[in-house]
Amino acid sequence: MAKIVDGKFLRRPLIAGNWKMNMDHRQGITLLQKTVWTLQDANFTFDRVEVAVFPPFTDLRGVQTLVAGDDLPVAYGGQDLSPADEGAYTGDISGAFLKALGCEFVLVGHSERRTLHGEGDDVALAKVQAALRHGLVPVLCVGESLEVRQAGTHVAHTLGQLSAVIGQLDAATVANLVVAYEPVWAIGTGEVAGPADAQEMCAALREAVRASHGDEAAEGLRLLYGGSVKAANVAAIMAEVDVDGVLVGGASLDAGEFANIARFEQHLVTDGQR
Ligand SMILES: O=C[C@H](O)COP(=O)(O)O
Repeated sequence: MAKIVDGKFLRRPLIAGNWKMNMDHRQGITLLQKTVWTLQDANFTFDRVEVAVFPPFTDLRGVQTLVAGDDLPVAYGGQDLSPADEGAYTGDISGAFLKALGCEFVLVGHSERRTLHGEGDDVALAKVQAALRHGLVPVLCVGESLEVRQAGTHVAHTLGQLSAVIGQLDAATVANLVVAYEPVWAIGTGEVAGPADAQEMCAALREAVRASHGDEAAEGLRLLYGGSVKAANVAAIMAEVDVDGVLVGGASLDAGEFANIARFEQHLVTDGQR
């Protein structure tokens, strides 16, 4: 199925910037202001393409104040949350707290959580369920390591990460989910999976959802690609029919570069890809 019909995207593209452990609360405000001003100066159509940022927890109150005070057309979310709602969990952050700060989204199961903190699919499921309890949209991150890619089992591996979570969710919930495919070997390395690699996996993820949860879930679910995305490669990635957005790490720390990524349609026209 085409992703643009009568000039409109069937699923609103999501351009998401994950700042990771960068930008203190002052730097974060400046970065967000510059990013939005750059887009507004370029007459960016925020209602056509959704822009979201994932700052460190300590920035969220400032981001909330800026976004609400200046009525900025951007969404934001946490980079992680606790599976629990409240209590004796030193250092953890409840989904309820994120919701109270105006977060719309929360990342779950990012590969850096999986590798650096030993979080498996069971933890990802518990965190997705916690996010849903608090009215947050989980952005579930899945993807394979270099070893798995070299063994040729990347599709089965990644579908396994997906089904471990969505197997416990109903179709209406899955239709509103965001899933980010991030091959670990392409994160922060400068290596970017080719557009065909991104499409192969996103198509496999969508068809797996169709098989388990039906057409409505498969057609509603937004699938992102993440891994060394830049303004120079985003157009080719976004031209793929099953890729609904990108999750950007390093390049989201530069306001001009991230704004140019969000303006991927401009590059599609320029590059003659539409
Ligand atoms: O969350 C973002 C991904 O880990 C990609 O990071 P990157 O764009 O720096 O490769």
